[in-house]
Amino acid sequence: MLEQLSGLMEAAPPLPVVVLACLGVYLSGVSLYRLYLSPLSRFPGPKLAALTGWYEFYYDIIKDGQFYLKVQKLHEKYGPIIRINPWELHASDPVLFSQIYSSGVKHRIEKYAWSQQGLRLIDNSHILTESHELHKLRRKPLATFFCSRNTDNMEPIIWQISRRIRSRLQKLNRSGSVVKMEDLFTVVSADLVTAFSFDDAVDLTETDELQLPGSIYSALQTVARVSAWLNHFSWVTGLINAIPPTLLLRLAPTVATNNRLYLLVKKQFDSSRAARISTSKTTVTISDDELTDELLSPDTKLIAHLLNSNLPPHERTPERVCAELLTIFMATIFNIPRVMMVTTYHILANPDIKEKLRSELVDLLGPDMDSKQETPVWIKLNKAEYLKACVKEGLRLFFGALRGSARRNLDAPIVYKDWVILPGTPVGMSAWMLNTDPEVYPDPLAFRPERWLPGNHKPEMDRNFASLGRGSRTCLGIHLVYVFMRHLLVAMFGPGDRPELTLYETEESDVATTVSGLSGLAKRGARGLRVVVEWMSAC
Ligand code: HEM
Repeated sequence: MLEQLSGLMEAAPPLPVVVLACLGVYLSGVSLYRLYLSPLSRFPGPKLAALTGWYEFYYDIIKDGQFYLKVQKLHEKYGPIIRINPWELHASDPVLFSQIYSSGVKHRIEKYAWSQQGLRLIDNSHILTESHELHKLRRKPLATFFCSRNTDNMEPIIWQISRRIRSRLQKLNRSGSVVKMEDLFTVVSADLVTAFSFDDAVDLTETDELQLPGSIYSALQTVARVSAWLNHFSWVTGLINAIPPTLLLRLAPTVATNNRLYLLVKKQFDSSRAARISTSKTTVTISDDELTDELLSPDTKLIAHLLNSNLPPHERTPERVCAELLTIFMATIFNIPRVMMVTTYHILANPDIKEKLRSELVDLLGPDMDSKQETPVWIKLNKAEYLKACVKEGLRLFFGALRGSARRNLDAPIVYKDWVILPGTPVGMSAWMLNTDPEVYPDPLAFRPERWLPGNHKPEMDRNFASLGRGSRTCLGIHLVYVFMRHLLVAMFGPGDRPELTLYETEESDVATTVSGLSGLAKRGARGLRVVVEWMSAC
């Protein structure tokens, strides 16, 4: 018997061969499924992309965030709906934009989790919540806080902080040095978000938590790049999260920027009056209607608003509230500096645009705006068509995220020409393709505010405008973005004693969004927006 068994053992193939054979069978099975049996196999696209996620990895990581350009080429070859990886479709016809990114009133819309794997630190926040119902519940109190009426209420503080750009530039003018505008934009963005979030404002340049080797702006750019890696290797995020924060801060200070920001938010939370006096309110059911436009007192801070909201108690724990606060903090200090760099660059690079903007602001606000110390309110700025057009064009050319995160309609198919996209299938659209459609925006890469002026502005331009997302998960800070950008531009280019900025060794490629990461990034090695400042007296 023993002899027979040992004979069999000798005849059996060695272990590595068995492992390889099993792997071969497994891979053949997966390949067969992906190429021929999956419901997505009916959709056109390169076979390699249908077979493996490494196709996307190559363009995303090896080619440094260039998958969005490859997708555009694939659409030219394969048509308006294509398969871009084994699990996901991509569409290019703008008529589908509002359908895919729908309001979620009639159907349950979920965000496809893949694109957010790199953001585990804010796992608990509404932005990373996949489930339609839970996302809706979590977003509601935030949507109330950031609705247009409440944002308008914040205008005096928005203006007060925007003006800091002017005073900081005045101080820097005396030093005669070259100014990196991204650092200034990051600091004022942080000033604003802490002013409306917490009881006490934080001076970002002074906090121990953020003593970084380089600037906060460049640390955030690195985080946005690394997060693209982490989408492909989500298990690394688990590893990073397992490293004790103090050790991570030492090992990889830049990668740990999220942790630093979290510590900063947590410190504010612990010391806030709102957290101390918060009572455990009982659950109130959130009804199915649209946003309540409840008017909050202008002094209400986001932290107090969340702690006292109608969310169930388990949704108002310190961890949950801190995750929401960190989300808002990061969304603001990631995006505002980038969009302001793009917009300011184009205004400075085009003296005629700068002149038109300035003269409109002088006409509207009067030459002595500064001495009157008035807030240039939204209603008044709403008449500044050229200012609004510059903001819109800056947002268009910033793009937000170049590769839109995919959505899944759980309840209804998407029917398009001969195609039926089954419920639950992840499908996305790229802001890059929508915002640069030459039929809608002629000469699409040129900064032309005129295209948004009354008379030129066509409905298709709004249909295609994708920088701030669309539907149930559209940007929460939409109104804040418009108000803040307008005020920052008034502070830089408006009347009164003001800075005269001149570009210093800056080219478009130093600021342009050309790399797809967590948000739209500039190319590696971009020098950023650098200016020299001369102080101009109004009289
Ligand atoms: C120019 C600046 C900004 C741009 C271009 C931008 C762009 C976007 C885009 C495209 C989305 C949708 C993401 C997706 O589909 O997965 C989004 C979502 C979001 N944005 Fe913004 N954003 C900006 C500024 C802000 C600001 C200042 C805030 C602060 C309140 C903010 C808060 C958010 C939040 C919380 C979400 C997630 C909404 C949800 O999942 O329900 N954003 N943003």
